[in-house]
Order: sequence, then structure tokens, then C-alpha cells
Amino acid sequence: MTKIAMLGLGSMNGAILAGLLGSGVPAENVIGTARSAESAQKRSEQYGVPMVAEEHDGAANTTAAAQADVVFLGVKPHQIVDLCREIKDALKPETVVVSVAAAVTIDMMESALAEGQPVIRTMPNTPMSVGEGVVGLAAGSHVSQEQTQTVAELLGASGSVHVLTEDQIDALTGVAGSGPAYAFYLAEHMAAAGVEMGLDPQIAADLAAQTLYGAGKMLVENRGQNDAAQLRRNVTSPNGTTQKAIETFDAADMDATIRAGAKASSSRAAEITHQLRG
Ligand SMILES: NC(=O)C1=CN([C@@H]2O[C@H](COP(=O)(O)OP(=O)(O)OC[C@H]3O[C@@H](n4cnc5c(N)ncnc54)[C@H](OP(=O)(O)O)[C@@H]3O)[C@@H](O)[C@H]2O)C=CC1
Ligand SMILES: O=C(O)[C@@H]1CCC=N1
Repeated sequence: MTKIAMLGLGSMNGAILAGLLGSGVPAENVIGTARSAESAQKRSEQYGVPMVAEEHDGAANTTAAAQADVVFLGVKPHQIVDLCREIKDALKPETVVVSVAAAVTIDMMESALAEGQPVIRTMPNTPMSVGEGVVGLAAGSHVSQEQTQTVAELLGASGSVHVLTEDQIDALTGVAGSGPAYAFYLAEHMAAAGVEMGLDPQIAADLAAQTLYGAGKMLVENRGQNDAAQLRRNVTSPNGTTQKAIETFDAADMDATIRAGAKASSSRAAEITHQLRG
């Protein structure tokens, strides 16, 4: 069975790992690393996988990478190239290096690894932790179809996988990578409005959470039949309550603001790429 190393087992790699474990990948087939001993212990307790902390063992990443068939890089974007250099000589030639980082391009990683090392750039989102994620995947120049398939299957257990060209990854970041935060932001402010109108804070939070969950489920279950605009129209009675809310949003240019926010996320990814290239 595929051996997996998760270098930098934080929020995003943790979400992927939760999905992998939920899909039946045995914990003993996974090894994780973190920078601090505290994080390593916390994640080990959370997921039941062996963890090595870099602060205790300077060879944590290379030891973990050497054992793996697939290595997930889950550190911050500015650390990815250094991590590639660190593990370069430890990797087996056929081990697939999968980055989850925003902004770090395939060529940056390929240049820091041994010639011919397979590299896949992904952009996942944290709902992978509950098996409902989205992940964009772009394969580097040394990746076989079989290797892409293996990684797509691993990730597909926790969400929908979209194989894209690399130039589409930043757009996916703006919609789906950062997207859960937009939904949480909406939930925060729907709940806050409820509290301002006199609801108990816990009840208001539950109302917002369940409403977004139900609406999301309807969006998914209506794919190919009713799109988001139609589902919205179905809630909106002429001259009723929803119409007044939507008119209020429109008057504040919420539609343009949401598009601008998603595009700003995508542009920020491109800007970080530019900065990382120096
Ligand atoms: N969060 C999200 O929703 C998404 C994040 N991403 C990408 O995921 C990546 C990680 O982000 P996120 O998970 O949010 O960040 P986190 O800070 O939660 O996780 C980063 C992890 O890397 C560990 N780490 C830091 N330095 C090292 C090192 N030298 N060796 C081993 N481990 C190390 C940290 O350990 P310690 O805790 O001890 O510092 C931590 O566990 C980023 O590149 C981001 O672009 C992509 C899509 C969505
Ligand atoms: O905010 C970020 O930079 C990362 C990438 C996408 C979601 N979180």
C-alpha cells in the first residue's frame, strides 16, 4: 500500500490526512512532521499517526520523506523550495512530491529537486477534512498518468478532484481554496445579525451553520438541474422578505464585492509567486 509522508502537518495537510484516514488509509502507512514538538504531539494525538518534530530531530523531514511513495508538502509557501532542497537527496526517484501550497509553481519545485523527480501542484480546501473538499491538481513534467491517478485517487476520497493546467490553479484558489473562508464569513455575519435581533448567540450560530449546510447540499444535489441563481429565485417571493434582503445586498454592490474578493485572492497568489521568484 502507498506510504505517505506529510511534511508540515498543519491545517491543510491535517484536513487531507483526516480525509485519507476516513477513507480507510491505515494510520501506520502515514508519517507526519511539524516544526515544534508541541504541534507534533498535538497532531499525533489528533490523528493517531507517528509524528517527528523538526526541533527535536533535524532529520525529521528527510527521514519521513525517505520512507514515502507520496510526499505531501504542507508548509507555508515561502518554505516550500527550501523543504524541496532539504529532502532532495532522501527521496526515491519515483516518489511523487505533492505540494498543497498557494503560489509555488511546479518549475520552482522541480528546480529544487533531483532531475526527473515527479511533482504535482495542488490547491485543496479545508472541507477535505469532512470528505467534502475540492482540489485542483496540475501535474509536472515528470509525472506519469499512473502517478497522477494514484494521487487523484488519494485526494478523491475526500473531495472532488479537478485536473487542470497550472495556469488555472490561481483561479481555483480564488473560488475554492480560499472559498470556505467566504462561507464562514457569511455565517459569522448572519449569526451576528440574529444576535442583534435578539436571538441567543448559540442558536443564531446554529441557524447560520445549518442554513449554509442545507443550502450547500441543495446546490450540490441540484447540479445540472437548478443553478444557484434559480435556487435563490425559488426562495424569493415577489415583494416578500427575501426580496428585501437581496435588494439590500444589491444596493451595497455585494455581487461585485464577492467577485472582487475572489479575484483578489487569485491575484494575491500570483503576487506571492512573483515575490518568491525574487
Ligand atoms: N489553510 C488552508 O485553508 C489552505 C492552505 N493551503 C496551503 O497549505 C500550506 C500550509 O498552510 P496551513 O496548513 O494553513 O498552515 P499551518 O501553519 O496550519 O501548517 C503549517 C505546518 O508546517 C509545519 N512546519 C513549519 N516549518 C516546518 C519545517 N521546517 N518542517 C516541518 N514542518 C514544518 C508547522 O509546524 P508548527 O505548527 O510546529 O509550526 C505546521 O504544522 C500553505 O502553503 C498554504 O498555502 C492551501 C489551501 C488551503
Ligand atoms: O490563505 C491562503 O493563502 C491559503 C491558500 C488558500 C487558502 N488558504
